[in-house]
Order: sequence, then structure tokens, then C-alpha cells
Amino acid sequence: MRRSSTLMRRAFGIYFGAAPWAAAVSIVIMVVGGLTAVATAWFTRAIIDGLSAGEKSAIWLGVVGFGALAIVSPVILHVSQYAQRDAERRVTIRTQQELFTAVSAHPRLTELEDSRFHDQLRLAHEASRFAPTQLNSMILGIGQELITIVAFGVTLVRWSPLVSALVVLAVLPTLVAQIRLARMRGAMLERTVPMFRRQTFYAALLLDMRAAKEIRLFGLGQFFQGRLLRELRAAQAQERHQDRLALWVDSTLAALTGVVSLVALAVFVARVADGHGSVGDLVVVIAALAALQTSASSLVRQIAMLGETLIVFGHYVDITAVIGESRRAVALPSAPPLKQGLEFDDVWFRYAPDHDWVLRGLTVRIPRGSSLALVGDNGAGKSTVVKLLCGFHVPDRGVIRWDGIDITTIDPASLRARLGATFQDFMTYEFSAHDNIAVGDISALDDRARVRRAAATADLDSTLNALPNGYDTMLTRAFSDGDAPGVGVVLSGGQWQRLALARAALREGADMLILDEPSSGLDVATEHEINRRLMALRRTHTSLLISHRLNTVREADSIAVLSDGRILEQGSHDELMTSGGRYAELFHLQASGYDGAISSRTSM
Ligand SMILES: Nc1ncnc2c1ncn2[C@@H]1O[C@H](COP(=O)(O)OP(=O)(O)OP(=O)(O)O)[C@@H](O)[C@H]1O
Repeated sequence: MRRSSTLMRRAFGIYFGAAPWAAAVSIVIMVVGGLTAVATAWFTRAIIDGLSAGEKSAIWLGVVGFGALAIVSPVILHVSQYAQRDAERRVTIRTQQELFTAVSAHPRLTELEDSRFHDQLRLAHEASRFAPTQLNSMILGIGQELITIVAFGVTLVRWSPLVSALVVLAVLPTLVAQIRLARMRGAMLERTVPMFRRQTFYAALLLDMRAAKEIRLFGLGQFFQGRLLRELRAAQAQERHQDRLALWVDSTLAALTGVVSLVALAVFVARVADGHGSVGDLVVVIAALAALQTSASSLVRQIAMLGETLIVFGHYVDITAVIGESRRAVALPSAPPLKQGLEFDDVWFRYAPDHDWVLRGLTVRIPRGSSLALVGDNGAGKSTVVKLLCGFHVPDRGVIRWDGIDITTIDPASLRARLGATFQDFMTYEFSAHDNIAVGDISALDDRARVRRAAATADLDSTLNALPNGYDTMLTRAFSDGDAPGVGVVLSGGQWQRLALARAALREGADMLILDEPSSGLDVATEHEINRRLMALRRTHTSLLISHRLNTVREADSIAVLSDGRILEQGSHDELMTSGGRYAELFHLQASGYDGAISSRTSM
């Protein structure tokens, strides 16, 4: 009960905050709307009884009143619909802002990698679009129905308190059943969320340009479509089951209320036939019974829907609670400029308690101004090191120190602002070339010169300049920029990689440069050229470089081989080659590939 009232307060807070005038209008409409049916019945009675008794003033009162209602009611209806739609738009802006602020407020990736979080997020997203407005209309709708019920109830009670009580009591079983049905529906919504989420995933996949080639080459269209439909059918089966149950319960209870109304009507008609009351009174009683039945069932339905909507809205409130928490949280100190260096001290990490350890006591140091290259087999944990350094995950044991300060005790955003990074799975945004680079540091959004400098570092300036609209060319063919439709360009894999490097290079003042597989897609000449430029960049930065191409790491101040979650060996290229360990073995293996190719060519 307390949770429900908290949720209601929150919904009203959002609604009244976003659309105060619509809220005021809806309250007025609730009162007027609630009394309209009663007024109609009484004006009808005045006309009928006026005609029977030949009282002209009563007839005219009824006619004028009736006419006024006939004019005012539709106007009220239209004003109310306008107010409702406008409120929905304003509420949506507010809730979308809150929801995505909440999603970004999670400083780590842990929540985003949790499927339950995504299920909850989907429900929260749905609730964000309709729940506050709907909850408000439901409460007002309930208020309106109550006004109608009380107004007609008073009329009926004057005739027969017993029959009136019977009419009201007949609603109770429906109320109980509807509340239970609403709870079941709320639970069903939670159960079907993963199915609808997977269905949306397959739908997005079938429309995704990046997936389009494999889908066609491997003939996956029907296969994915089949999976999409399977999820949809499974979710719909649950909905159908719920709807059938509701149909059965609703029909039975509606029939029961109908019988009660029939009995009540028979009683009242018999009384008028016995001379107790006028024909006009009977008209009011018939209208009262009809309205009571309609209003009571609408009231019950709205109370039940209120429960269901509150369940869904609860997810929105839970997800957005993080905004309040982060506002209340004591602000962490900012990361200072790096003066001494970065250190991993006996760091242990696994992605979940039931997963294997990825890092098992990693200890490594990068003194300021130096470069560390991390090499190792696939899955050794190199990218995980980057994610921990960026504060996307927190070590289970051990400490990562930025100038001696545990990074979990500093503001993650301030730490990230001191890093320039290229991730192995970098993003390819469907934006212009300029914006694609500028997202690396939003402060460069209006600074073409800076963006071009960064592109030049990645040997990309002339390529981007030569595009149909230069840097303003859209790097996609799925969206146009409006002014120049059809000139979107798709970059090659290596060009995209250079663009990701430019994004990292944009942060000229970054204290540390992180390059995770920066050259895997580059051609040999470009790789050589970019290496030369990146080396110049690395000389002025502290840097962490990850690469499987050992020729790109040999110039690093120190090379560490990561194996089994810890450092197997570390030293300069020459030191490691001399010691003849894993690095030397890998280096010889790669070099022999080139030697083999060269010797087979020369022997041809
Ligand atoms: N988000 C994640 N959730 C669960 N496990 C993960 C996640 N990311 C990586 N892993 C696991 O952690 C291990 C290390 O992965 P990581 O990406 O750090 O390796 P890597 O050394 O960078 O590999 P590669 O050379 O192939 O890029 C792998 O076993 C991988 O399956």
C-alpha cells in the first residue's frame, strides 16, 4: 500500500510538473463529466413531468438545460482529448530525459551486461511513455465515476435503500476479481518481456546493415524470421491465455450485475405501477440504473488497470531511483593530472561470481611518459585490463592506482576525461565524418581544425577531405543529412579503424592513451605510417598498447606478456628476445610466416 502511494505521488509529480494546465483542465472536466449524466437524467425528468402536468416552465428548464449539455459536453470532450494528448507529449519528454539520465548515471557496465536490467529497462521504457498520464486519467476517471455513482446513488436510495445496497454490493465480486486479474496481468507482462525483447532483437537484426551481408550470404533471413515469430507466438500465447481468463471472468460477472439491475428495475417499475412516483421519476431511475451499472464496471476496470499500470510504472521508478542516489552520493574527488604513473597491484577479476577468473593477481606498472605494450593469446584478458582501467568494472581483489590513488575512490567521469582510447570493438556511428571524429571529445564539435588535426594523426585527412561533401559527408547510406541526400559514403574497414584512432587522438591533452588493437585492419603501408605517427603521440603520452602484431609493439618501452591472468614475462623487445621466452617464441612464429612467404616467392 505504501509502495502504491509512493508510485502514485511520483506519477502525479511528473504529470503536474510537466503539464500543469492540462492537469487543471482534467480536474475540472472530471467534476463536470461526473455530473453530466445525472444532469441529463434530471432535465429529461423535468421535460416528461412538465409535459404530463402541463407545466411550461419545467418543460423549458429541461429543454434549455438539455440543450446546454448537448453543446457543452462535446466541447468538453474535445478540450479533454487535446489536454490529454498535449500532456502525453510533455510527460514523454520529461520521462525520456529522466530514463536516459538514469541509464547514463550507471558509471559501470555491470548493469548493462545484466539481462534482468534490460528486461526492467524495457518495462520502464514502456511505462515512461504512458504510465504517468494514464495513472492520472485513471485516478480522475475513478473520481468521475464516483461522482456519477454518488449522484445517482442518492436518487436510488430515496426509492429503496435495500435495492440500492444490492446494486452496489453486486459490484464487489467484480472488484475483487478484477484486482486479481490485474495482478496476474502485471506478472504476465514481466514474464513476456524477455520474449518481446528477443523479438525486437531479431527485428533489428533483420534491418541491420552490418548484418545484411551475412544474412544474405548464409541465407539466414528465414531462420531469424522463424526465431522472431517463435518469440512473438510464445509471448502472444501467454497474452491469449490471460485474455481468455479475463473474458470468462468478465462475462460471468457482467451477467451477474445485469441480473441485479434487472431485479432492481422490476422493483422500481412495480412501485411506479402502484402509483408511487411519476413517469419522469421512472425515467430517472432507469437512467440511474444504467449509469450505475456502466459507471460501476468502469470504476472497477479502472481500479484494476491502476494496479497493473502501477506494477509497470514501479520499474520506471526503480530504474530512475539511481538519479536521486547519485545526487545524494558524496561527490568523489576528481582524477588529478598523471604525474607518477598507473599501477595494477595484484588485481583479480571475473565477470560474474560463477565465471572463471580472467585476471589472477595482475601486477604491472606504467610510469608516466612511458609506453606499455600488452600481448597475449586470444582471451588472455587484455581488453579486460582496459575495461578495468576505464572503470567500467571494479576489480574483485587488488587495486588499480592512478598516481597512487585507488581509482574506485575517484570520480569515474573525471578519470575517463583524462584518457584517450580506441577500443577493439569501436563504434561506427551513422553520422557525418566530422561528427564521427568529434564524438571523441564533444568540445571539438564546432572545431573543424581540431578534427582535421586528429584525422591527420590517423592518416585520414586527405581521404575525408576527398569525400563528396568533405568532412560533412554522412558515413552511412541509411540516413541522409537532408540537404544532400544520396551522397552518404560507407568507409572501408581500415578507414573506419583510422577514424577510431582519430577519435582517440582528438583528446590532445589526455594523460593516457589506450590503443586496443589499433592496427588489425590496416594495410601494411598505412600501418607503418600510422605507427610512426602514433609513436610520436605515444612519446608525449603515457600509453597502453594492445596488439597481436608484434612488430607494432617492439618500440614500446616495456612489453608484458599476459597469460593465465597474470604477467608471464616483461621487458623491452631486446630483453624479451634475449630471454627466449613466450614473447620471443611468438615473435619468431610471426616472423617465420613472413620469411616463409618471402622464401616461397623467391623460389618461384
Ligand atoms: N563482458 C563479458 N562478460 C563475460 N565474460 C567476458 C566479457 N568480456 C570478456 N569476457 C571473457 O573474458 C576473457 C578475456 O576476454 P578479453 O576480451 O579481455 O580477452 P583479450 O585478451 O582481449 O582477447 P583477444 O585477444 O581475443 O581480443 C574471455 O574468456 C572472455 O570470454
